[in-house]
Amino acid sequence: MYVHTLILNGRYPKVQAKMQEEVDRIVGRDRLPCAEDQPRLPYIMAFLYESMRFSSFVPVTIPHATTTNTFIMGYLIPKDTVVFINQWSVNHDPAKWSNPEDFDPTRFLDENGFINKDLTSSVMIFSMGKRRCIGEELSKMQLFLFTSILVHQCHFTANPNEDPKMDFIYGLTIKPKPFTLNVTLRDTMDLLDKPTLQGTRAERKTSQDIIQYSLTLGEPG
Ligand code: HEM
Repeated sequence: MYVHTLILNGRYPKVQAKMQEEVDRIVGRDRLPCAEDQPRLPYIMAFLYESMRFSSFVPVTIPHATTTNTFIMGYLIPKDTVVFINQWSVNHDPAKWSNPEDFDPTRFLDENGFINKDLTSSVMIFSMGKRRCIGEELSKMQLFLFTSILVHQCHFTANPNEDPKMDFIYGLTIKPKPFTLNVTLRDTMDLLDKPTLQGTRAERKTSQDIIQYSLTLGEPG
């Protein structure tokens, strides 16, 4: 999921610019974003929900089986049938989502810029029912911190020499094939160098060491 959010950052510069504007305005440049900032950064949350919907990187859930004959909406699912949810299809259903193939975080924001919780709860990536993922809230918080700190500190650009139409490896998860991303620091590394972070200063790189990175991410085919 982290790799998908990085690709989308590089591929949609206007979206990235809006996230940077929001985090700079709400958090400021004197400290890093933290968990308590989440309710005040709706555009970043909208970006994350749209990244989960758009990528649907867990396209189908773990298979389960019926233990009795079961009826769903009038259809008989006989005992011992293997069933799983096609999450990708739920997230790209044109009856639910307008222009489902467009990447547009604003679909999750109302006219006042607040998150539309009815719509965010329609994104299906953690499955549903008794066996749904127990890591949902933890994952969302990790994704929020990962994204908000990265856009606060860095700027991502896609490699113009690479085909913007991404290639993926399809399996239990959808993984991007290798791609490169240019990363530049937006500022000094003073906030990241603060001793509250793990590791000694000697182990970490400083602004003198890192000015620009070119990252190669994704799975070899
Ligand atoms: C974005 C990240 C994640 C996604 C998209 C995700 C998605 C899923 C999905 C689709 C299932 C299958 C549910 C089913 O059987 O129908 C699942 C199960 C599960 N996930 Fe996650 N997961 C994520 C992160 C995590 C994390 C961080 C943890 C642990 C802290 C976790 C723990 C589990 C466990 C224990 C199950 C099995 C639940 C059960 O069978 O009762 N997941 N997850």
